[in-house]
This record gives sequence, C-alpha cells and structure tokens, in this order.
Amino acid sequence: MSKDKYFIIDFDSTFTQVEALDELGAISLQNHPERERILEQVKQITDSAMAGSSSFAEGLAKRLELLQAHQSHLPLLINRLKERVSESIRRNRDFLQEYADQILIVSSGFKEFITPIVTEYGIKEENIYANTFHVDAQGNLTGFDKENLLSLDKGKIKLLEQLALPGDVYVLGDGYTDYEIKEAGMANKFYAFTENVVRDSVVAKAEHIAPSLDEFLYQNKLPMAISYPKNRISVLLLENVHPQAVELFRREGYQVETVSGALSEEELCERIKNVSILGIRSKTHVTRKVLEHANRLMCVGAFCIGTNQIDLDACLEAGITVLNAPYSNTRSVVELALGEIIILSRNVLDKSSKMHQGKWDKSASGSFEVRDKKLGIVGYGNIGAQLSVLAEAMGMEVYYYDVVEKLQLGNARKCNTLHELLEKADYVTLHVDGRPENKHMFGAEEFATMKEGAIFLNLSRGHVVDLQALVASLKSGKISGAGIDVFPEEPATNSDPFESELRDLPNVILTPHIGGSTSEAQVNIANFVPNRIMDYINSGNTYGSVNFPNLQLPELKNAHRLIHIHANVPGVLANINQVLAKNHVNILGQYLKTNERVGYVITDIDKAYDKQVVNDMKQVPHTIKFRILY
Ligand SMILES: NC(=O)C1=CN([C@@H]2O[C@H](COP(=O)(O)OP(=O)(O)OC[C@H]3O[C@@H](n4cnc5c(N)ncnc54)[C@H](O)[C@@H]3O)[C@@H](O)[C@H]2O)C=CC1
Ligand SMILES: O=C(O)CCC(=O)C(=O)O
Repeated sequence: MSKDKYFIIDFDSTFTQVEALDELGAISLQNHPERERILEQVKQITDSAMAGSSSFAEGLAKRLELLQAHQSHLPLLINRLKERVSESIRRNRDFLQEYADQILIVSSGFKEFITPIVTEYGIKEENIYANTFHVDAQGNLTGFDKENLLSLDKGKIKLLEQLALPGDVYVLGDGYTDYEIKEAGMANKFYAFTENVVRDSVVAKAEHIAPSLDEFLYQNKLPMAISYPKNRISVLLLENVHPQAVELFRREGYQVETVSGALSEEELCERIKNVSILGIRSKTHVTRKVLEHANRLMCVGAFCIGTNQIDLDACLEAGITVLNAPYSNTRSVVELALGEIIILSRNVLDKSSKMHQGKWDKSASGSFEVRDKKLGIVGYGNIGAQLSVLAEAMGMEVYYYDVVEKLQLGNARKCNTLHELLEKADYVTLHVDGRPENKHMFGAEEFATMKEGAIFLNLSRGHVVDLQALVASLKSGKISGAGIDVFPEEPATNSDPFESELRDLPNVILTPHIGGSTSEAQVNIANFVPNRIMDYINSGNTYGSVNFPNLQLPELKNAHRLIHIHANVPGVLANINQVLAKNHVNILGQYLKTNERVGYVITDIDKAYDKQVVNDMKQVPHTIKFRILY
C-alpha cells in the first residue's frame, strides 16, 4: 500500500460508541436537580448539529454552558470513554497501528479526552485534530479556543484545506460535518459510519455506508482483524421466528430480513439470492430447486425440531449445513399431548360447545380417568420419552414402540412391534419423525388393529397418517376421539383458510400445528438456533448439525482457520495437505470428519502465510466450499 492515502476518522459516535459531551454531562450534572432535562437539551443540540440542521459553533458554546463541567470530571470521562470504544475499532487495532502515519483523527470534540483514548490504539498525537478547552482559575471548563478551526462552522473543511494532504483522502464518520468534507471536494470518499448511530440525513447523502470499520477496510482492501465483515452476512427469517432471534443476529452485525409466513418454492427461489443464513420453521420447503438459486447460502436454521421440510442431501451436496433446535419445544408438545388425552377422555369438547349453545348436559357417561389406562407411544425419541415420564406420573401404564432400540424410562414397557402396541393401548400417540418412509405409516390396517373406542393423537407430522383412514375410523366409532395438530396440507399463513375432512367431527381436537408454539419454546428456540449458527459461522463448529459431519472444534487462537468442505472421495485430504506443503504453511492443528457424502476438514495454520494458498485450496478437486476464518 503506497503512503498516498489518508484516513480521516471522526471521534464521537465513530471512534467511540457515544458522544463525549453527553457523557461529560452525565458526570458533571450528576447531582443537578434538572439533570435529565439539561441532558436531553444537550443531546438535542448534538443531534441537530450532527445531522446538519443547526450551526455547529453555536451549538458547541451552548452545550458547554449547559454542562457546567470542571476539569476534575475529565479523568472519569476518559475512563468511561475507554470502555465505550467502538467494537470494530477495538478489534482492528493492528490496522490503526500499521497505518498510523496515514490516520488522522479529525473531531470537533476536545483533545483533553480524545488524546488519551486514541493514542492507546496507536494514533499519533500529532495526527489528532480537535478543540481545546478554556479553563478558568477555579478549574471550570468555561469555553474553548475560538481560534481553532474545528470550533467554527465548516471547521473540518477549513482544517482539511489548511492541511492540504498530498494524496487521496477517505473520511469515516457518522455526522454531517464529516460528509461535508467530501461535499466540499476535500475528500475522495466519504463513508457513513453506522455502527453506533444511523443519521438519516447523513446516510441519504453518503455514497458509501460502513456499518463497521471492517466494512471500510474490506471495501478498501486493507488488512482486517476478521476474515469477512459481518454486515455482509444477510439473514432471511421466515414463518414468524421469534424477535429474540432477530435481535441476536442484528447484535452480531448481520443484516436481517423477516417474513411473517412461509414462502412458496417460487417465492423462496426469488428471495434466497445473496442470503447467507436462512431461518425457517416447519412449513417452508427448502428444495433442490431453491438451493440452485442460493448463491451464498451457508446455513439453514430450522427453528423447530423436524427437518423433513428440508432436502438435507441437496444441502449437503451444496456444502450447506442444517442446524435445528432438537430440545427447545419438546416439553411444549408433551404438555399439549397430555392435555388432549385428558380433554378427550372427558368429552370436554362436546360438553363445552353445548354449554356455549345454552345446553346443560351433566353426565358421567363416556367420561374416564386416565389413571391406570394404557398409553401407547409410537416413536420413543425425545418427545415420546418425555411424555412417557409425565404420563406415568399421572398413573398411566406406558407402552412404546420405536424402530431403534431406546432406553426404557421409568416403568415404560417396550413393544416389539407396532401391532403389539396397538392391540394393548387405550390411547395411541404418534411422535415419530417426518422422514419420507413414514408417509402413511399409520393407515386403515393400524386403525383396525387398535382397541374399540381408543383415542388417537398425532402431533408429529401430517403425512404420517392416512387421513381417509382416520376419518373413516372416527366416523365408524372405532376411534372415539382424536387430537390432531399436524396435517398433510397446512395453510402457509394465518390468513389462508384451513380445509380438511376432519372438520366438524365430534370429539376431535384440531389445532393449527401449535405443539411447539409456547412462549417458552419460541424463546428457547430463538436463543438456541442463532447461537448454533453463529458458532458455525465464527468457528466452523458443526456439532449438532443434522446433515454435516459433526465436529466440535477448539477456539481459534493466534491462528487462521481453513475450512474445506468436499465430496467424500479418496485422496482429497492428501491433495489438501500437498497444497499446504507446497505453500510452506505451518499447520497448528487439523481436524477431519466425514460422512457418506462429504468430508469436512479444518486446518488451523500460522497467521503468516502466502495468500496463494487460498486460491490453491479452492482448486483442490472435489471442493464444494472453502472459507477462511480469523
Ligand atoms: N406438533 C408440533 O408442533 C411439533 C412436532 N414435532 C414432530 O415430532 C417429531 C418427533 O420429535 P422428537 O421426539 O424430538 O424426535 P426424535 O428424533 O427424538 O424422535 C423420533 C423417534 O421416532 C422414531 N421413529 C421414526 N420412525 C418411526 C416409525 N416408523 N416407527 C416407530 N418409531 C419411529 C425414531 O427412531 C426416533 O426415536 C419431530 O420430528 C417433529 O416432526 C416436533 C416438535 C413440535
Ligand atoms: O412451531 C413450528 O413451527 C414447528 C414445530 C414443529 O413441528 C417442530 O418443531 O418440528
């Protein structure tokens, strides 16, 4: 990099997250009876000046008058500001030090607090341009040096004119006075810095937006502390994912868009372009066709348990990892199932609807306790097993059937066949997963095998039950009641109608796929899934991924991490290591895990290496995706 580029960085709300004079006011007015009112007034003057709506010079004088500050307040202010240095400035200290000769802090703030902060980051004292306080004999900060160009309106422009820097000038700042430098022709580029504050009037004029210093460095091909600016990671969240997830992704610096309902395949093909992270629930189908339109997709987050709506193989082949929330709504489903078992045993639905029609039908006929009854659980996974424990606590006798061997909890009894379970159970509840082979696993034959008048629940997936057979069994009385939460065709949004042959049948509870829809579950999911996704993006961890080889990696420290995803064919690891050897790369650690289709190789390397290795890694035959992390 030649030395003819100069980087002008603003201080307030750019170098630090806050406006220093607001902070100074919070200290100096600590015991003032009208503290809040005065601070609000100071803030308004700052905002108005920064947005370019009022005279800067007048505002500065007015603010100092209001603040009633004393020089004894400055050490406390400096300590506070040190803690509030912007995150991206903090992490890019190496850049600030390496380019110290070309970095100027130009601020309408005051050197007395700016200098101790920015010099800690390698900024040269002679490159700090700011105002200075006037202090009276008692130590009060009564005003400022009016000769200083930066105390004047358009002061930054005047300063830049005087400096006449011999090269290209790039300005990074959040305020209108920073933009004005470019407008006056004193800078080649202005970047509106939006990490801490977004001033609409500034953003509207800026040709470049920098949500972080990383973005500024990335655009200008300057050395960065992290491998990729987080603001370039775009997240699309569908199906009303809980706002906590939006908040977590935004806090990480990602760009987030949300859609309240599910999207059709066509709509998703349109929207998926440039999306790095897709978040869905149970209704959006992530098909091979969708993936063909996904040019930047790294990860699909299923904000639920089931992942049958996602083409997991196609994701794998495209190097896209799929993560879900395997336990976050388990309890909610179990509680709904238990509630339905009781409601159906007492014929509550019919009695309640009669009451609403003004009919009093007090009778015990057709009503039973669940105690000592036999509950048959089909699919003894997380939900089935949890249900087993709670049902036993209510005095039920639990039987279960699963296609794989499962730990028997409490006194639950294993059935060797589904047939055996169906013959025994007074209640049959399905908690199998939605794999394609389970389509219509429960049909006429299974209903016929059930006990006369038994109760049936499905809170798993709609397609596992043959609906015609269920309707026939309900109409014939073979099944005396049912609780159905999931359907082969479910409306995409709450505005779409629900059509089903199950409507209007007596003693049938129909719920709109709400087994997992409790506040607790949604908050749990909204915390769990984004954290897993960010862990994958930031460290490569695939632990818990439903399609990728699971690797739990050590924290990345003093190294760069090469993440290579490839088709699992012989010789790829050897080729990778050849590339590393050819480029004399010092390997600090290597981790490999494969499944039948892909290999996942992580190589931690010394930070000093020839960048050619990156291109060479991408050229290794059978590479699906490659990225570098630091
Ligand atoms: N209604 C709702 O809102 C919700 C529905 N679900 C559904 O519940 C399903 C189960 O959830 P978890 O228990 O957490 O999953 P899990 O994977 O822990 O358990 C599923 C169990 O079903 C067994 N299984 C699969 N096919 C079978 C078959 N044909 N016969 C017998 N056993 C079979 C599996 O071996 C496994 O043990 C999810 O896959 C999802 O589709 C999950 C959460 C909420
Ligand atoms: O709440 C949802 O959207 C889906 C719940 C579900 O079916 C699941 O977690 O698998």
